[in-house]
Amino acid sequence: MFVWNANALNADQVNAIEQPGSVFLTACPGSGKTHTLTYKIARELSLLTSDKQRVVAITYTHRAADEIQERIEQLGVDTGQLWIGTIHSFCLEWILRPYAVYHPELKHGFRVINAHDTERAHELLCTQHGGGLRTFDCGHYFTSTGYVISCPHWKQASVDALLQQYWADLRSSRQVDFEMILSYAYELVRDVPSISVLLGSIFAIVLVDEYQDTKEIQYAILGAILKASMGKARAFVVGDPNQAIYGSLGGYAITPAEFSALSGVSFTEMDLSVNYRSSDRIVSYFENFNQLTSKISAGGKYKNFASAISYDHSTHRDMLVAEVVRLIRHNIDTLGIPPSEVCIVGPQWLPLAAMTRQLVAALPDYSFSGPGMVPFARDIDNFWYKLARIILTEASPQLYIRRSRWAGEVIAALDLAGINTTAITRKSLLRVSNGISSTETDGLAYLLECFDALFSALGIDRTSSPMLVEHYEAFVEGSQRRIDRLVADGATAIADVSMFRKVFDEKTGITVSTIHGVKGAEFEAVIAFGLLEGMVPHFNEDDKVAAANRLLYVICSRAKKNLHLISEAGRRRGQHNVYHPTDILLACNFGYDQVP
Ligand SMILES: Nc1ncnc2c1ncn2[C@@H]1O[C@H](COP(=O)(O)OP(=O)(O)OP(=O)(O)O)[C@@H](O)[C@H]1O
Repeated sequence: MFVWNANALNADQVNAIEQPGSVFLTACPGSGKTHTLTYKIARELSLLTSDKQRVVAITYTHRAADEIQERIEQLGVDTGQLWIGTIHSFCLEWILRPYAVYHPELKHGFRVINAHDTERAHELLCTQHGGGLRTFDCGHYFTSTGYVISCPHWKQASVDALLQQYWADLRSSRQVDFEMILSYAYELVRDVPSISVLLGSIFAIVLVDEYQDTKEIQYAILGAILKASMGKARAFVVGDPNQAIYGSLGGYAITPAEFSALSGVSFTEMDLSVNYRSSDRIVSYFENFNQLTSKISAGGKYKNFASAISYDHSTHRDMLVAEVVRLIRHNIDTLGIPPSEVCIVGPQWLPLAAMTRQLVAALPDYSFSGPGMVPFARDIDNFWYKLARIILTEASPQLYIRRSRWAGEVIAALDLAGINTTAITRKSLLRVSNGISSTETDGLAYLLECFDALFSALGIDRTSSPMLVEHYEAFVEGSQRRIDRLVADGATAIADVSMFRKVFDEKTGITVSTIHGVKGAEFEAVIAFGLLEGMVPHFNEDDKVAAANRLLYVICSRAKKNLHLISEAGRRRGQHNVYHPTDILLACNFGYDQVP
């Protein structure tokens, strides 16, 4: 059985892990939810008694799945019987692919399109429909009883008509978008009960990370599977209702009683209250935005750190970049914080992209990883994306586990495409990939050249499989579109192969991210701007105070040592107005520090 280092977990974490039944773990930021989930998975894997059983873990992002899996492997536990990934990947791999024949709209085959394809289709339909509709009006999500359109009420009828057409177009070309993955999976689980019975008999335990951002339809899918197992499959659900920031996309924190009713699982409710991440001062600050009554105490190595917490609502927008540069230099050059421990957070993609560009120019001696700076179509279901990950990364010992897993995924995808892979192993695939070189500097051209060289070295004709051809066209077209858009936005160097490689680099530079993108992450210094009413919270939110509290709670709880908040003055809102600081932030009474 898996045994851990005596000081790796505290008593509450051990209790949660050793609990033999199902657990519903609610805990504050930095209390080790992901840490505990990781050890729980390791322990469950080591307790499996049959090689047919699986431990299934649902994470919010692919990055979280990769990190947890690698951590488990570093703990010396075999992950052969672990399935870990996002709910979308789960639905694709466990429900849509194997059971497509049972669904009239899927049985003749389907292709998953990525977020960019969806956005482009929405863009086109908005132009055709007229009425001033914009792509962001098309936001919607499915529930177990229908769908919800997120735009303001007065636009809903037009968006509804647009979506009907969008879905009809997708159906006629046998395409499935991200939201439809969930609705099809739900329909299959609802209409073909034997699917849940079978899955429920294979899964020893289903673990869910970040439950507070899970949608009703996702709870319904997982609930049906757990219910069908008649108590055999257990559940381990972790999250923090205070950090629920995907409400506009349908995410919400279910209560243990509600999930019990849905899944037939009876939960032991547990919590964790020690924050291992931040100083006392940071914890006492982010508690201002705590909407629940739970008390949090700092207990990690930075507990007594003399944190600087600043709030600036006077810097004008024109001086914002200079101020952010000053704060970065203060943290890195004066305080000695490594660049990889600094994060710049902003509410929206566009101001962030502009900020990244200007920071790159102002601080040429530092490297950055920016938002949406991925120059190729990041479509995890696309074969060529899977292969690109291997080609664009170095054959270093640190990356060996990750690349080997990616190689396994590439081989599995080749199998699915009908290619005979008996002579290809993970090792041989990596060896061939490592042996390929090219002097091409254009990223996309470089990749395509490497794809050809690799396929010819493996003796496979890439045009022999319709699936590979279809994925190839989607990858090339999607990447080119993305590059064109980033170049048009001013990121002129994006097409270079070095930018392609950066996507998979270990984090070495300063992170620039949206608020939603920093979920689950931690940094010594966090600098947040754009804290303006209408952005934080978003103007579309129904309960603006609750939404602003949760966003500020997430931002502030990422910081280990220092936190700098900015509500810049003079940011234009429409033609005649300017944004004002987030109300609840301005109203927060705290003894802020001045940054020298
Ligand atoms: N028992 C422990 N002893 C020491 N450090 C710990 C312990 N548990 C967790 N940590 C550390 O605390 C930090 C936060 O852990 P983790 O990211 O798992 O928290 P979380 O609850 O998932 O946070 P969030 O909700 O903010 O994403 C990590 O650096 C982790 O290694």
